[in-house]
Amino acid sequence: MPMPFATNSARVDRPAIAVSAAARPVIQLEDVTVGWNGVPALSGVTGTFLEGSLTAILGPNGAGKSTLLKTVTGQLTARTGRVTIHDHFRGGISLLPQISEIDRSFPITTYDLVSMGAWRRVGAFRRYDKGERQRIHDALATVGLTDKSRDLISSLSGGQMQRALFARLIVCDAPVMILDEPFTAVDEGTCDLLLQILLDWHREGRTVLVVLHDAALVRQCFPQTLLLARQVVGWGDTASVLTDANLDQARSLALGGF
Ligand SMILES: Nc1ncnc2c1ncn2[C@@H]1O[C@H](COP(=O)(O)OP(=O)(O)OP(=O)(O)O)[C@@H](O)[C@H]1O
Repeated sequence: MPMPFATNSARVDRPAIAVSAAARPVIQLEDVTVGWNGVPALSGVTGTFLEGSLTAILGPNGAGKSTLLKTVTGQLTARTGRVTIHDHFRGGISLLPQISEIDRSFPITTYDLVSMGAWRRVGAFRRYDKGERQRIHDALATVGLTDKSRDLISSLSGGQMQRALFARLIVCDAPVMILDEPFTAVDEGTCDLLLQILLDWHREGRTVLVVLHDAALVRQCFPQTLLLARQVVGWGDTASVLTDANLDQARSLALGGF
C-alpha cells in the first residue's frame, strides 16, 4: 500500500493547456454520499469534471478515492445525491482499474488484453478488421510491448502489466479516461512513459481523472486537483488546493474518520 502524499517525482513539466471557459461539464456530482455495507465512505461530494480537464484525485489511504471512481463509472450507486454523466460523454468513459483488482491468472495473452479495448466498437465476438488489428499493434508498440504480445498476462511484470492496461486504453480511444493509481509499483522508466501518454491524452483534449499518491507529481503535472478525505477538502486549481492547511486537514479527517 503506497504512503499518502509521497514526493518522489520531478520528471515532466506541467502541461500548459488551460480548460476552455466554454468547456462542457462531463461528470457532475451533487451532494453525493456513497458507502459500503451501509457505512459512508464519501459524504456530500459536490463538483464538476469539465471537458478537457486533467484532474488528480489525491487523499490519504481510505479517503474514498477508489470509491469515487467506482461511483462515477457506475459500479457503485450513490446512497443520496446525484451523479450526472452528460449526454455527449455517456458510453465514452474508459477505466484503468487498480492493478490489484485484475485477475492476472486469467489465461489470455497481452494481445488479447489490449484488443479488449476495441470491444465497444467491434463487439466481443466479432472479427477485428485490418484497421483494428493495426490499432492494437500500434498501441503495443507505443508502450514497448510488441515482443510480449503472445505472452500470457500472468508472465508480465507489474510494470509490463500496467503498460498493457495503458495500451488497452489507447485502443479504447475514449474521450474520458479514468485511471486508479496507474503509477503504483512500476519502475521509473515505465512511470515516465505512462505519464507522457497520459499528458498526450490531455493535449488531445480528452478529459482525464487520475487517482495518485504523489503530491510532487501532482503539483508538477496536474492543473486540477480534487483533495479527498471522506469528503471534499478542496477541488480546483492545484496550487490553491494543495496548501499545507488543506493537506493537514485531509490527514486529520482521514485519521479521525466519521
Ligand atoms: N469492497 C469494499 N468493501 C467494503 N468496504 C470497502 C470496500 N472498498 C473500500 N471500502 C472502504 O471504503 C473506504 C474508502 O476506501 P477507498 O478504497 O475508496 O479509499 P482510497 O482513498 O482509494 O484508499 P487507498 O488509497 O488505500 O486505495 C475505506 O474505509 C474502505 O475500507
